[in-house]
Amino acid sequence: MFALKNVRYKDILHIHELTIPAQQVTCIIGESGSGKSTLFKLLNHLLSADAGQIIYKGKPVELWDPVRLRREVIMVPQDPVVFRDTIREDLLAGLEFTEQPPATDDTLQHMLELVHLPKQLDDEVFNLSGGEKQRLSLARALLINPEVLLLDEPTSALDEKTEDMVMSHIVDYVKSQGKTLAMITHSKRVAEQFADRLLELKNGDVTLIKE
Ligand SMILES: Nc1ncnc2c1ncn2[C@@H]1O[C@H](COP(=O)(O)OP(=O)(O)OP(=O)(O)O)[C@@H](O)[C@H]1O
Repeated sequence: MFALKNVRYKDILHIHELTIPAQQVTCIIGESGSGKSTLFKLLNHLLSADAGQIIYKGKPVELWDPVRLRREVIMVPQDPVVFRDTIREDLLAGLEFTEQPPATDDTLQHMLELVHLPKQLDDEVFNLSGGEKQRLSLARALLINPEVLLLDEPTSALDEKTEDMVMSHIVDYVKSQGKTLAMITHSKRVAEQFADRLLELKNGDVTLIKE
C-alpha cells in the first residue's frame, strides 16, 4: 500500500526502506520525539519529504490530488479534535468532508458501540472527557471507512481494559472491511497483541521487529 525509499525529512527522519502492506495492521513504536507522528504526516502528504520516494498505491504521494489522498488515507491525531456541538453532528462532519451521504442514527449508534462510547447522539461534545473525545474521533474516522487508517496513539487516554476492548473492535472492523491500519502506540502490550507487523522507529530509521 505504501512503499518508502531513502526518505529524508529535516534531521528527524532518514528512512532507508519501509513498506506498509495493504489489509494488515502495522504498529509503530519508538521513543518520544523519534519522529512517529512526522512519519504519518509524510504518508498523507501533510508534510513533504526533503528527499526520497513515498509511493501510495503505485503513485508518488506528491502526484495525488491532496484532497483525494486525505480522503483515502485518514489520520486521527494524538490530541482528539471535535468539530461540532453534538455527537451526531460531529460524527456526520467526517462524512461531509469525504462527500459521503449522511449515515442513519442506527449506524452512528453502532459506531459509538464499536468504540465503547456509551453516549447519546444528542449529547454535547463539549462535556466529553479527553478519553471520550478520543473515542469520538475514532468513531468519526471509522465511519468514513477509509482505505488506510493512521491512528496516532489512539487509546493513550484509556485504561487497559477499555483499551483492549476498543482496539480489538477497531482491528476486527478494519479487517472485516479489507482496509489497512497503521498505528503508533506507546504500549508494547497493544503492539504485541494486535500487530501483524511491528516496527520500531529509532535514530530516524525503522527496524522490523515482528512480521
Ligand atoms: N515540522 C517540524 N519541523 C521541525 N521539527 C519538527 C517538526 N515536527 C516535529 N518536529 C520535531 O521532530 C521530532 C519528532 O516529532 P514527532 O512528533 O514526529 O515525534 P513522535 O515520535 O511522534 O513523539 P511522541 O511519541 O512524543 O508523540 C521532535 O523533536 C519534534 O519536536
